[in-house]
Order: sequence, then structure tokens, then C-alpha cells
Amino acid sequence: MIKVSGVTKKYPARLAVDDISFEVNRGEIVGFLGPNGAGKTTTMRMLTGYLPMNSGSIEVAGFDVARQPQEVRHRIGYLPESCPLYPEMRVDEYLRFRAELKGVKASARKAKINEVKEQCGLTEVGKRIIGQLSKGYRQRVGLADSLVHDPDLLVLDEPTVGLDPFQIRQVRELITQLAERHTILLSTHILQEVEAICERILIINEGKIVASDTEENLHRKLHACSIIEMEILAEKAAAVEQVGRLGGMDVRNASELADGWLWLEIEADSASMRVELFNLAVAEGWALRELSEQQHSLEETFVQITRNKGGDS
Ligand SMILES: Nc1ncnc2c1ncn2[C@@H]1O[C@H](COP(=O)(O)OP(=O)(O)OP(=O)(O)O)[C@@H](O)[C@H]1O
Repeated sequence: MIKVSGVTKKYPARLAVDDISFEVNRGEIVGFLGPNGAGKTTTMRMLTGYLPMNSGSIEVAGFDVARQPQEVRHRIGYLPESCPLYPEMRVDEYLRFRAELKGVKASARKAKINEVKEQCGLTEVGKRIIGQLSKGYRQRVGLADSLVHDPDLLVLDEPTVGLDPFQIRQVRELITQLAERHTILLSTHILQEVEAICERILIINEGKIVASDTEENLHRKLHACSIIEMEILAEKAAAVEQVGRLGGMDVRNASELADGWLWLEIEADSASMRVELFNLAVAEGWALRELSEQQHSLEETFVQITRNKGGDS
């Protein structure tokens, strides 16, 4: 659905996107992550044909963005970071105007507008003036606008920025529903959003793509070892020694809990080594109430991948 090949974008004082290549397949939901100033918005604007690139090429649904911009725009629904709505217009009026502008046939316009209003939870506010709506509702109007010409691909640039937690949840649920019918490229700073919605993650840092994989694979590649937590009833020095004798394991931390149990944090070559720890507990007669692998967070993995950069203006 998207094929980006060797794309570079230079602003007068800054190389914003540096020879990037990536693909997004039809039906995929891809999270586009990166620190501030990494090049996400610039990439999305080039992809949607709003910003020319200096070199490279982008294809959307088989059409070249530079040579066939109209074909590309028909197939993309773009929700920019700050959605340029007309605040003095009513919701219905605005969606009619946008549908016309995007070439939706007059005979199909009314039904299509009703459909996207329904999809975005806007049915009740069609007569309201956009400027008087809450930010969450304005964002929904932006989403409805991006859907009105029935695009195959949705490009969403920080769709939940500035919303309160309740609105975030609503917009996120809406995107999840849209994902059933559309290919989605979603940029966000909210990592739970990516964890909740996306199948694959693209990470851009200083204008270069530095990772492209599922969340699970990113964790696996970055964290070669597993951290296992174990709680037992045993004497500390003896337990640490016994665990240390098992090959492929190191006790990183050990502490006696207030209720008398001993907590161990163990670095192991793999999570499957929990079986050996279980067998050891049985053989030593230790009561055991916890034996689990620590989960790595996406935040931890993201920070590690983009560590060399603290953000940019
Ligand atoms: N119109 C412009 N003129 C000059 N430099 C720009 C322009 N737009 C962006 N930049 C610079 O290009 C770099 C990439 O910016 P971009 O907005 O693409 O990053 P981003 O990843 O979307 O950041 P954020 O997460 O903060 O929105 C930044 O250093 C930014 O300052």
C-alpha cells in the first residue's frame, strides 16, 4: 500500500529526513514513532503529497506521489497534526464542502456523510458550529473528513494530542474500529496507543528509520536475556548460592520481604529457565509463591533504540 524508497527532505537549515525506505502492506496498522523533531510529520506530509521531497520516491496503492498526486490523494485520508477545520462552519456544512472538494459524487454525498458521521459519533452534532465543539469532537470531525472519500489508507498524525483521557479513549476506540477496513499509518507519542492498536512499529530517529518490527520482536532483539522474579521461603545466602550454581543464571538482587519471604531477581539466558528454578525449589523444599518473567515495556525499548537523541526543536 505504501512504498517509500530512498526519500530525503532537506529544509534550508536542516536535513529532516535522510534517505529513508519502508513499506506498509495493505490492511496493516503501523505505529510511526520517534522523538520530537525526528521527521515524522515531514514524512507524513511527503507521503500525502503536501510536501515535495528532494530525492527518492513514494508510491501509494501503486501510484507515484510526485507524478500522480491526484490519484494518491483519492486513496489517502490524512488527519494532519493540527487539523485545519473552518470554525465558523456547521459540521454538516463542512463535511459537505469537503466531500465535494474531494470529488465524492453528488448522488452519493448525503449517504456517505451520514455514514462517516455515524462512524465517528457525530450524528447528534451535525447542526453544531465547529468552533463551539470540544477539542475531542473537533478531532472527530477531522477524522470524518479524512474518511469521507472512502480512502484505502489513513495517515493519522498524532490524532489524540491535546485530548483528555476520556476523549483519548474514545478516539482510540474509533481508530481501532477503522482499522478493520483501512490500512493505517499512525504517528503518536502515546506508547499505550501503539501497544493497543498497532501490529507493527516503525521508529524514526534523526531522520533515519532505526527499527521496523512487531513490538514483541523489538523487545526480543533488544533484550537478549530474561529477568525472572522469584519469591520463596528460604534462607537468603543459601538460596542465592544454589541459584548461582544453576548454569546460565545470575542473581541480580535478593531481599527479605517484610512478611518473611525472600525475593530474588534473576538474570537468565531465557525465560524457560523458570522450569529449572521450579525444580530447584522443589528439590530444596522451598515454598514458592512467585516465579515470573518481567515484561519489558515499549517505553523502555523505545528509549533504548533512540537513546542517542534527546529531542529536537
Ligand atoms: N517548515 C520547516 N522549515 C524548517 N525546518 C523544519 C520545518 N518543518 C520541520 N522542520 C525541522 O525538521 C525536523 C523534523 O521535523 P518534523 O516536524 O518532521 O518532526 P516530528 O518527528 O514530526 O516532530 P514532533 O514529534 O515534534 O511533531 C525538525 O528539526 C524540525 O525543526
